[in-house]
Amino acid sequence: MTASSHKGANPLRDLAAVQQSPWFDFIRRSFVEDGSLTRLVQEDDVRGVTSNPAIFQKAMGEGTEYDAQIREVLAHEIVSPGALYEKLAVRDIKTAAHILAPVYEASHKKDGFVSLEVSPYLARDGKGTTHEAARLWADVAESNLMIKIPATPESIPAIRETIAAGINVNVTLIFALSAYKAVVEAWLAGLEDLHKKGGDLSKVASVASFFVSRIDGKIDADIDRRVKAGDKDAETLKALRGKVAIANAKEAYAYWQEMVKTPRWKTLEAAGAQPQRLLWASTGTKDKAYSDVLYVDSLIGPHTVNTVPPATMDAFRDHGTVAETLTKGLEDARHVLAEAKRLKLDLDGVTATLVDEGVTSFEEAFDSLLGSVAAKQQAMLADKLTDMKTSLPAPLEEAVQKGLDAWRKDGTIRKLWAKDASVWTNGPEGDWLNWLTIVDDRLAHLSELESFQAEVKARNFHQVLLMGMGGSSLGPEVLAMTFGKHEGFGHLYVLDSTDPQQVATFEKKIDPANTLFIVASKSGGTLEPNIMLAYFHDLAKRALGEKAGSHFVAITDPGSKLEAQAKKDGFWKIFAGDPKIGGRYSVLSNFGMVPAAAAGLPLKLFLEDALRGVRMSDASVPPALNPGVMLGTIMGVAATQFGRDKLTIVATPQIADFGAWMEQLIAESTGKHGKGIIPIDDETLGGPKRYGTDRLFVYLRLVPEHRHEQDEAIATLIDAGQPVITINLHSKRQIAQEFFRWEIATAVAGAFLGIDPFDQPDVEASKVETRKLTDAYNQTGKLPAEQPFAQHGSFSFFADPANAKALKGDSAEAILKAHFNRVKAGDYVGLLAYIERDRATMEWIQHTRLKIRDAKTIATAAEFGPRFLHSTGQAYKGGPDTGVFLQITADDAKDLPVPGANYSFGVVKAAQARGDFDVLAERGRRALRVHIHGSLKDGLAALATALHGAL
Ligand SMILES: O=C(CO)[C@@H](O)[C@H](O)[C@H](O)[C@H](O)COP(=O)(O)O
Ligand SMILES: O=C[C@H](O)COP(=O)(O)O
Repeated sequence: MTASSHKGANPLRDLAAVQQSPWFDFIRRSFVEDGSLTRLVQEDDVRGVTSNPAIFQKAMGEGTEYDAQIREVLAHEIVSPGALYEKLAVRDIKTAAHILAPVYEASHKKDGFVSLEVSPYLARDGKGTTHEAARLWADVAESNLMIKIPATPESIPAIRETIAAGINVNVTLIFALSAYKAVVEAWLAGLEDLHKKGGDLSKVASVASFFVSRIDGKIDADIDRRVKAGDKDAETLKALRGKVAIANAKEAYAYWQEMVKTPRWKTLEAAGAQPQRLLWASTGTKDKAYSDVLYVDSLIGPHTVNTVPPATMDAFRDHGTVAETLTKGLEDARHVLAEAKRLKLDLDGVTATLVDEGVTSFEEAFDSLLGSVAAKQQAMLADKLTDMKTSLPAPLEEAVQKGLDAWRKDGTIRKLWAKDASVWTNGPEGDWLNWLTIVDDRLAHLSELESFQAEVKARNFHQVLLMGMGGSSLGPEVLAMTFGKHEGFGHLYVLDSTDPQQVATFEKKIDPANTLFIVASKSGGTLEPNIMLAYFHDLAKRALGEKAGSHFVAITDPGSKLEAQAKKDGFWKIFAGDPKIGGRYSVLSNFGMVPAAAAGLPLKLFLEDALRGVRMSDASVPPALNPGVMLGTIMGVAATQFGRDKLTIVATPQIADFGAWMEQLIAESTGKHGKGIIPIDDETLGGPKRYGTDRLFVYLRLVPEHRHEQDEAIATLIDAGQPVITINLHSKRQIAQEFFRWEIATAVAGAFLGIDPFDQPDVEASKVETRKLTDAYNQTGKLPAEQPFAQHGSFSFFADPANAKALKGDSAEAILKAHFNRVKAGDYVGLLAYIERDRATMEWIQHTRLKIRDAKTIATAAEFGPRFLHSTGQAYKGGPDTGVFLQITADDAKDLPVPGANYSFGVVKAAQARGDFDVLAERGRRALRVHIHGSLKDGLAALATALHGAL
């Protein structure tokens, strides 16, 4: 800030004599707080202050003036960068308003205003502008505030409504006389509306900010271009340089003079209204060839304002000339405009362009301002936030930057937060976005969850058994695996299988008389949780009799069949899900938070951690700094433009189960219509030569527990040119932030892929096939017969005719060889095992997948059925046709009945495997099923040997 007052002759002070008010087009913390503004008011008779996004961007975008307040806010609140900016701005505006209050009082509410602009992002959104104007007015709560609203066609109704609400309005970005006339009309109509409501018109001030120098900037450039091109009217054109903008302003003033004579105005004036004054804005001289006070000297007239930038104010104070120029030379001005028209200088075109450019430049300034605030916030919050580092090959990095910039220019993150389905396919996406606000919602209802937690503790359950699938089980499983058992609470077990051995294993882990059973199903109609519930309810009834229901809690969407059953069976509690959140996006809703409460997790701390993540990926954070958008853009761009669609998840062991949740989110959200990102979870890291060019690595690194060898392996991959995203978590609890980051990122990646990330069409398909088989079983007492196409040793091989034809071989090894010979670069192999998931089988599947990866340099997925059907199964069937699948089924060592049904757990599992295979086959996927007869242990060992020979 260079402006300073001086004693003696002062043209600024002399402006009062001609009834023009000098306002200052500048604000910043030091200027309002160190006495500078006070001096300008007292010594220079400066009578107002204007701000705009570009001014705040300069103030806050650099230096440390705002750091103390930022630190103070961040110490007490979890805010978005947008909200933080507003707090900073509001304090400056309030301080300026207090300094100008004596002017406001002395002028009888006619002067002494400070202006604050609505978000430039709302420039084309009339309703949003009206709402924001009222909100800012209430937030600042100073009667000498003016809310700035741009004069875009969309905002004209907002001007009327805001005036009618009794709010002072500075209408900004006016360039054309026609726009000014529309503004005057809106202002008059607003006053009339207010009058009709019985409002006090005398309190409502308004200015119409007519931009000046920018018009010359454009017209002069056109003149120069034509002169240079040898235009025949070169001399006449040159004579118009630096004249058109002032002529245009004089016409506007002439219009104002006529307006104040109209009976319409006289009526309002008689009712106490103040006239809306013309305010000359954009009055700093841009062309050095002109006087540095051109746009002040030439525009002096009664009942006007000139808001002057610092350098121009210094210049005017020093050598400005106070004379009533505005009312003089109107005929000359009209001649200038007529000449401009005759010479085809397109003033209408220029003013229209200037509105668009003005909006865009304020948007860009705001982007940059919010980016600076977000960066400050990230730096100050430091370890309270997870952080992300990327090492991307240059072409990918460049494409990602382009993607981010396109999102910034189109304001797509704001559309996403506004639930605008045009971000994706213009389908039903907008109905599935309540996960954006669920953390705020759960914090608002924290007491319900906390009192449930206290009651669970008081009842002293020894175990908690959660039954559910996919979105209803994977989030709780992450919480159970990551945080372990909490003092005073039972151990949380999560069952998501129909494998009878697995069900029996869980039965052994619990004591039914002292267990809290949670059945979680959004739809309430999913087969697996329903039969698990039947089984464990029966068990509990045997232990507890009729009070068994008091050990059961349901989490389900309102109105579901499960809700009805829970009521009928006298469940202890029923927690509602949000029907506008799909299963895989539900972890921060009751589907994650109720089991978290039951397991004794510190809910407030967890949700507050999540909220930090929500705020940093908020609509106000520009894409290049927005953690969710950055990640999603990398995922989307890597998959769609570089064929890097195998998102390979590496994690510090203590948080490794997070990958199972990510798998579902990413695969089920993106894998459809032949497109998608295939998550590759828990595939032990190898050296660079183990990987092709289809990988994108994500390393979830828990800083306090990070493994040196993982760091080393990742560094080697980076050196080898593989793209790697490293996300540092500074505590386990920060998985709460990552839940949200990955949800946003997946939604963003879905936008790049051009799909609806909230449906799961192919999961439904295999459910239908399974239902056909279980229905058949109910009618006939057996599953429809099936014939293996080959049998070798303890293996039977099954496939549809097309796959069977391609898999001829006279031994197990030969069949497997034929199958895996179909794998080519860029494919992936999926091992889909419908067997108990325990330490031994997990080790087997890991070992086997690594063998395949290393032999084929291919990505591998190791999955257990039916769990994966609700997760990666969607992408295997609906995603890109790059999967080669080996389905593994086995005789059940023992089966378990499903109470109330004809079928058993074993039958359901078999039907699920067959239903899954049928859909894979129907989609033309390369798939083979091997069924192990007899001992599972021996069969798996033999299969490993056969595979070894086949690869
Ligand atoms: O408040 C207002 C107008 O009401 C001003 O801050 C207005 O935005 C500024 O004068 C202009 O943006 C400055 O324009 P320019 O000098 O960048 O052309
Ligand atoms: O991811 C969701 C699973 O398909 C289970 O659905 P549900 O919660 O409606 O039972």
